[in-house]
Amino acid sequence: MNVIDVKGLNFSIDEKPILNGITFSVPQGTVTGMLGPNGAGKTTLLRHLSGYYKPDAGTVFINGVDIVKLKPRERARIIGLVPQDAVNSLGFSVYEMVMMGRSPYMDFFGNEKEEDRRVVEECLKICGVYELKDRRMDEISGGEAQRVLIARALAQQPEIMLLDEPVSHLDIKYQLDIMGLVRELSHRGMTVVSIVHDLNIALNFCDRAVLIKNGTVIAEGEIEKVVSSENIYETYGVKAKIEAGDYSVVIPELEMV
Ligand SMILES: Nc1ncnc2c1ncn2[C@@H]1O[C@H](COP(=O)(O)OP(=O)(O)OP(=O)(O)O)[C@@H](O)[C@H]1O
Repeated sequence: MNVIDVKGLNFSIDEKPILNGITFSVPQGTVTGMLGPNGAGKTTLLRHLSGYYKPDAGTVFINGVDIVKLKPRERARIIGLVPQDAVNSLGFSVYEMVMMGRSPYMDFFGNEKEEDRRVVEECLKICGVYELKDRRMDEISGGEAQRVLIARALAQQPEIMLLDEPVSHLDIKYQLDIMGLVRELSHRGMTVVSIVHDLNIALNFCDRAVLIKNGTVIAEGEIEKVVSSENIYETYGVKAKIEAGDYSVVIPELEMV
């Protein structure tokens, strides 16, 4: 079953077309990488999947319902968004950050209930940051902060998690660590869509991908089919071969002068 269906999405900013006829599907419980060069339109597309932008034409269906018909609170219970970094979070404790994820379930006054505290503790544990719960956000590392942001989105108890380049600033250990956590969430049934710049990370941690260039879909589907030599050349203009293995890698052909 497809949790997300994007059909014929067009979107312009200041009359400049940014997305042109974007169509793809995301099956339940999978990790889909959103790939493509700088300026291709990935962030703009992710913002449509979160309901932040309204398309000029076309539709984003979430479980068969047009996303623009969902109220913000309803949307927040279905879709969790993990931003690139923890800006504006510095004064908050890790616990308070994750508790923010419960706001779609709280009353007008933001009163926490026992259930909210239970969910927050569980999400802190799943994301491996329970021990850090009393630390302030500016007292933890970038990799730990990324885990906290994932825990906050998880506390919304969403069906879908959207991530905006979750590992781009992280060292190799944290990259593997965060992507391992993302995979684990998908094994628990979460549907994940993540912008990924590193094709090797995409090859090894995503089930599927949608490859975008100049606001159009070049390819979508199973990861091995999308991240191919032909598609890499067409999208990035780089000749490369794919070496499949325990950890598959994209090897660019460097033309030395
Ligand atoms: N608010 C905005 N106003 C004007 N142009 C914008 C705006 N947001 C995005 N764009 C333009 O839309 C295009 C796509 O941008 P977008 O950020 O979606 O690309 P991207 O694939 O996420 O890029 P990157 O990988 O560099 O983050 C770019 O040409 C960008 O300059």
